[in-house]
Amino acid sequence: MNDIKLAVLGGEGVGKSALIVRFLTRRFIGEYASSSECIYRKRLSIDGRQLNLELYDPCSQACEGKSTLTDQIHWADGFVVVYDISDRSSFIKAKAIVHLIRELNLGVAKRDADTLVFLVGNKQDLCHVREVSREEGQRLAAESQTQFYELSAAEHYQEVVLMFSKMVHNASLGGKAKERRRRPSGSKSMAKLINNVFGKRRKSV
Ligand SMILES: Nc1nc2c(ncn2[C@@H]2O[C@H](COP(=O)(O)OP(=O)(O)OP(=O)(O)O)[C@@H](O)[C@H]2O)c(=O)[nH]1
Repeated sequence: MNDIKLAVLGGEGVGKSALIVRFLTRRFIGEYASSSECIYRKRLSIDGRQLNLELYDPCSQACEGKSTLTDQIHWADGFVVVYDISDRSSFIKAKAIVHLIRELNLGVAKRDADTLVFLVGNKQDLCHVREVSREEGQRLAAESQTQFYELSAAEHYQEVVLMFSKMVHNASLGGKAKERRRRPSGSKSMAKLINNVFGKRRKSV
């Protein structure tokens, strides 16, 4: 059975956990804690093949045993790099992450590299306070040869599922050329996911 490892990266509070939880559980849960990094696991069937999906959700705050961005990039087969369309600084951070992925994955075949990094502008429902235009997102995606999505974890369940499904599909075709390096610590089974989310320390919206 294939293992697919995806890292959801981006600045603080851009909605990484919200996107992952939306994809895995269909729910949008407004409050998350970010005091630990974790890997969510799910078994999927794609094109008749069984896959083990691992989704890495980093910890934005300093936490014990925290992996570095470089570790996370080496670990993953595919990347969903998220920014918040209502927060320009998160776009700058996303740009830096995309560039670092490119730098560290220089050896990866171009065809794979193009399909294994998605740039995602989240919180599209906040377009009345938008700080990053859709065109800027599209331009960065074109410059860095990534695929671009603008969506809302809060309001666009179908789009979130489509985006992750496409990435899983691409990663399943991308082969396993990447050398496995350090694995980010901590893992959670799907059965524990909802409890963990509800049990997390509350954060202001
Ligand atoms: N309006 C709106 N709020 C969202 C959306 N996605 C996430 N949020 C909110 O943004 C805040 C941060 O979401 P998280 O999912 O914790 O973001 P994160 O990137 O995992 O956060 P850190 O782990 O702290 O970096 C929460 O209050 C969410 O409810 C969205 O699509 N629209």
